[in-house]
Amino acid sequence: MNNKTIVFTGGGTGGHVYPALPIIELLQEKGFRICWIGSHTGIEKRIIAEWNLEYYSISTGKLRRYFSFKNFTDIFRIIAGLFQSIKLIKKINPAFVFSKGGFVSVPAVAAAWLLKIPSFTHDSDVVPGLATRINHRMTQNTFLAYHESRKYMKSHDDKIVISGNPVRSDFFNNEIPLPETWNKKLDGRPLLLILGGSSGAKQINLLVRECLDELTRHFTVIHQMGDELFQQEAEREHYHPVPYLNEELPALLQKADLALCRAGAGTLWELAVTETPGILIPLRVGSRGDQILNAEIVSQRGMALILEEKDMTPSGLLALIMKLYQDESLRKSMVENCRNFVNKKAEDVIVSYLLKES
Ligand SMILES: CC(=O)N[C@H]1[C@@H](OP(=O)(O)OP(=O)(O)OC[C@H]2O[C@@H](n3ccc(=O)[nH]c3=O)[C@H](O)[C@@H]2O)O[C@H](CO)[C@@H](O)[C@@H]1O
Repeated sequence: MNNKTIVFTGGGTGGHVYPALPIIELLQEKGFRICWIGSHTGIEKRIIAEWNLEYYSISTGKLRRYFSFKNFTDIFRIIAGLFQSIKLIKKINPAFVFSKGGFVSVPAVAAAWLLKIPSFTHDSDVVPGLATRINHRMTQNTFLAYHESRKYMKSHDDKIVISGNPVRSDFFNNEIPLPETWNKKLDGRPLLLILGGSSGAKQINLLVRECLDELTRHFTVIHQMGDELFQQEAEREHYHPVPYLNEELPALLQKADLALCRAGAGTLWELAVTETPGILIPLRVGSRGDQILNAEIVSQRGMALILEEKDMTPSGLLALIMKLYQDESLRKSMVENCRNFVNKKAEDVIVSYLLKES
């Protein structure tokens, strides 16, 4: 092994960063130096800084499949990002590039391809994103989370590996102590954890606000609202809104009786690992529909319930939460199905392929 540096890339949302971290941990244990190529201001910059990894910013533009004036300016940003990536990758000279998806990853993977450096990509969603489908043409292997994902990739089937979705090790550890400030908030009542994903979920915030009195009669509610959507004044008895959850999230999920959340791929795997019965409100409007399919796949496997569009009212939400809470045998079967679902660690599968290349 003559080159022990690996370039990771990806970003835009937490779902395009967090699953890379368990892979990075394994590679660091094997003595690799890790660098990350991301955008100037995306969430990946903050997460990677928390993990004390070397970070390099490039210009980024979004890959849209609809008309927008931004398409004209973003094309120049993407080209600038490609040249910056070529310069960086030449300088770093890594053994390979690993992409966790998102539009920021395409210039780095393309630069690796032009420089004849091997690359890999991973996608967490049932339907892989556009960036992954572009990267797939240039990679050595493409890792996908579900068997069902394979049919959405139109070419190079031989490169596809179904690996599952890597989840940070803390979610597997049910003995992580909760920070004292959080322990004080949990008062022995049933715990409902509401997660809006890495950017928060306005729709969930509005629905929850409408049925908060009833929810706090039965539960202590922790509500992650998203940095931009967070409302400080909403704090009240048995209700704890927060913009974002950091190291306390794994322990809170371990302790939660129920979770109410979006259907981001990362969140769904974290529910499975912590065996938390969940109610899902997938993002429908203004998205490519990836969360709808994510939600369907886990609900078909009996791991979570979906709040259907026709029930998207405060009373509909409340009815589903109470149904799940009061039906112990349903919750037990969901826990069992989660346990059966997570039968291997995705990072082990992925790293076994990466090591062949280093
Ligand atoms: C609006 C949008 O584009 N959403 C996409 C994005 O979602 P998003 O990034 O929200 O979704 P994920 O559920 O995949 O990932 C969120 C990650 O953020 C972490 N987290 C979240 C909240 C918090 O307070 N603290 C925290 O650490 C979670 O533990 C999880 O690891 O990427 C997902 C994976 O490709 C997609 O399925 C979603 O459709």
